[in-house]
Amino acid sequence: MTSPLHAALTAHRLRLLSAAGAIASIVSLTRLGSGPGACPAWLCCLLIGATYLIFCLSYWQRHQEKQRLLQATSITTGQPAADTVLIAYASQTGYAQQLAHQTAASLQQAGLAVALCTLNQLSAETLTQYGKILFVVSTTGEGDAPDQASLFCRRILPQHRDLSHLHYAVLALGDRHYTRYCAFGHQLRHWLAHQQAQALFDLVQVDNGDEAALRHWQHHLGHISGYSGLADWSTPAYGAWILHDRHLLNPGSLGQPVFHLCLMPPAGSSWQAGDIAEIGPGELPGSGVTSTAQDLPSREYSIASLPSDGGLELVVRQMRRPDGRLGTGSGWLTEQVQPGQAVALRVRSNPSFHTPLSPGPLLMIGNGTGIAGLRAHLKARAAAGLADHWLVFGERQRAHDYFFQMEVEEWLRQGTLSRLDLCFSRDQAQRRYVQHALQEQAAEVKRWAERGATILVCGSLHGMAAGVHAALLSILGETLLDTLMQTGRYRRDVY
Ligand SMILES: Cc1cc2nc3c(=O)[nH]c(=O)nc-3n(C[C@H](O)[C@H](O)[C@H](O)COP(=O)(O)O)c2cc1C
Repeated sequence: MTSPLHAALTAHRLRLLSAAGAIASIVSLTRLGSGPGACPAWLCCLLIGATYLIFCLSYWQRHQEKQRLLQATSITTGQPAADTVLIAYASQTGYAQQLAHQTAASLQQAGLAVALCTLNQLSAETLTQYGKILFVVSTTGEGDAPDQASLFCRRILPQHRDLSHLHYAVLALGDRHYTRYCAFGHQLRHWLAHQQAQALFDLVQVDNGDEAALRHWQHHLGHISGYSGLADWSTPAYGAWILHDRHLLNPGSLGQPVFHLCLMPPAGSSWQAGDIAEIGPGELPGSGVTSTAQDLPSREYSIASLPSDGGLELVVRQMRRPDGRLGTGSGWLTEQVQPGQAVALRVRSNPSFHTPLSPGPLLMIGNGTGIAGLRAHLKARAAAGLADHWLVFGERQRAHDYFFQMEVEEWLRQGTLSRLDLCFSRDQAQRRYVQHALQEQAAEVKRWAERGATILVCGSLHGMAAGVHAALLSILGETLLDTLMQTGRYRRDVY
């Protein structure tokens, strides 16, 4: 049997061969004929045929590699092989999940057996079954655990158990701008140490995707696997996305201005509803474009459109500091960069806010710029001819802050939306938010959940997300809400 390493090398060689074949085929075609120096037709056909075959073979090899990784994406119910390394992750916006998969791919490349799961899928039994677990976790909110660890925090973290058999490592993702830097990673490491688990090496902290810290983690993976030739993880480069259009969505609003931006993607770009656009901090190589956000970490925005719309659309609220100066990232996007200029951007897949494009009820809840992520989902579902969607959206005043009103009402008219609840908080004496609409419609929310609805929440973490969670908890109860979370039917993109 070929080893994974051997397979990867072969796939790489096949790709080189098929590229060489394509070049030879093009050269032979330009010389097709019967004169001196000409290439006979049979040779052209042979070259094209052979190139096609090699291309198919390399495609098949890559497919096989992906399949092998997919097989490792869930923990098996039976007793795992003694030397299987479990990679347990908890991600809020997809980065920890991506790094967990890269960790798995590296270990597989070195010939190790791996399994992957979220922290919420880890049971007390699993912790005793595996001898080696690598944790890849982010921190969200104000030092909180991501949703993918909420059940683990409630059920496992309060327990005391003997984990002296367990060797572990923690990759903690965070951002130094937050007071409680990498807090959940530290909490987890602390708990593991108290259960007598043995650290393979010190906790590795990654400040905002810091490449040096990631190389340090990869260095440790090399040690664990006993293989020094692991391929370096290449971070996808920022591309030059051209600002095509920008307009104000909320003239006259009591709140900060909110802009709708459309950026034209570089060739070959792709994304899906739920994904995130990372705006680069620095200069675009070779473009002469320097953002004023140069010294700051990258900024993240939920994508509001689909590739079939032609452009990548964002909904950005312009932020001001207490001294009146514009926020660096939002100021750059909403005022400084001009249409026709390039923005350094890359797309990050955010599987925890994806949802299958299959029939079934969907309850979408969001406020403010949170309409962005929900809009991409609604667009995808409308394009697929799906119905049975309920949107609960909140902002300040109907007259100024009803983002995408025409589109939303068209979805309602066409039947893409079967229900719409709007909560404009300042349109009446008593403040009314999306969580109040859910409480008022409690029986209906419960009916939707019981008939299989997925709940998507997008928007502000403070106020909205916590309020919506409390409302759902009181309407559905802890058991049902836990089930929804565990089965991917309660998904959030909150910031
Ligand atoms: C809403 C929000 C809150 C965050 N809170 C913290 C925090 O309290 N401490 C910290 O170190 N990092 C914090 N971060 C930074 C994330 O941990 C960091 O961006 C990480 O790479 C995200 O990984 P994920 O995509 O897997 O969730 C926060 C990020 C967001 C978007």
